[in-house]
Amino acid sequence: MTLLQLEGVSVRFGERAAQYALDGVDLAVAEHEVVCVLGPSGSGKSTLLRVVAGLQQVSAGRVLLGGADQADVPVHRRGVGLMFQDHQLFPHRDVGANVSFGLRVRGAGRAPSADRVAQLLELVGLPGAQSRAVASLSGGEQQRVALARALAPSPRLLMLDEPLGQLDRGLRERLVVELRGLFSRLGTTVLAVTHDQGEAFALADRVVVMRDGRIAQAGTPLEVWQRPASEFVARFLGFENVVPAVVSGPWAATAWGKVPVPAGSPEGEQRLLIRPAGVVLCAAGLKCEVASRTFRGTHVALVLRPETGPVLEAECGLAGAPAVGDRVEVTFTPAEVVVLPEEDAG
Ligand SMILES: Nc1ncnc2c1ncn2[C@@H]1O[C@H](COP(=O)(O)OP(=O)(O)OP(=O)(O)O)[C@@H](O)[C@H]1O
Repeated sequence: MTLLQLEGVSVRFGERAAQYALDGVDLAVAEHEVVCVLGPSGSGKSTLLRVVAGLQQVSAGRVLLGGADQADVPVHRRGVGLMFQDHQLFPHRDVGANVSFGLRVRGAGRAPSADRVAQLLELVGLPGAQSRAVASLSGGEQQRVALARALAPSPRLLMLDEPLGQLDRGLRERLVVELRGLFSRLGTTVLAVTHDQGEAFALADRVVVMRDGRIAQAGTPLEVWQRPASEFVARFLGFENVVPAVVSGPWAATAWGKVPVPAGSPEGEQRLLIRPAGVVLCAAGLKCEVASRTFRGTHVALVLRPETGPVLEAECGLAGAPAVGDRVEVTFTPAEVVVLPEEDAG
């Protein structure tokens, strides 16, 4: 069942603003679904959250929660929980008071149950931390307290704005896995905003990529990864191997030579993406020099300077990875090649 629905939502800051911060956005979030909104700075992600929370008026369109139009529903009546980037904890109160504030503010009664606070702290991995001072907590611990506070009133929709934004990468990666487990156990419906692809892909059932106030693509992480809807999305995901191509049958003519394309690809002049995994070292193919080599844990990322055409990103296994300056030859696998739809289609 759909919990949240945005219908043609537009926001413009001032009549003369050149551009809409949100421009006719349609989006549905199902109950228990975790949706992550991704996009470059200024693409409208925070404005989208603020509109749903009721902190930002729409210029056009409707926001529905559980089928009910929220136009006249004030922030505190919407039943949404919000957790912002800077987590806004009260620095002079202890952990327990910060969490119970989340209960009190939604009218859970004057004496929020100590049991519930204990239960929430347990849930976020800080059992027994009630009397600790907020100032004594690490960044990751503060993030957990903020999460416990946001979850305290059992919101029907939890909204997170760059929830792990300020934490270091290792901690973020661990917390993402924890959050994913927690949301799935609780069946929480989540709308999160991030500009970190890795975070969005690890957390979400569905990702929504925004560009200039519009949705450039929405789909499961796998769909978006495998079939970026435009060159913009492909580049936003960090793919650099994008070139003009002329597609004819199973082949595309490119600056890198003939590249095999998946069956059924559109013909004619196109833009072509080759994911790094599709650039394979072989005995005889496009001649390249290895310009750089980066160890990535599970594989080695290579930047190759081909005889013809722009630099090429490739991946290879750890064993037998070539060194910088080595001469190699590469071929392409069609499963990792995507003929990108026209920009406008996004
Ligand atoms: N209060 C405001 N007044 C005027 N313009 C605004 C206001 N808030 C946001 N904007 C503009 O609306 C657009 C979308 O902003 P928004 O903060 O939603 O983007 P974002 O994707 O969340 O960016 P970031 O990742 O940097 O937080 C931007 O062009 C921004 O400058």
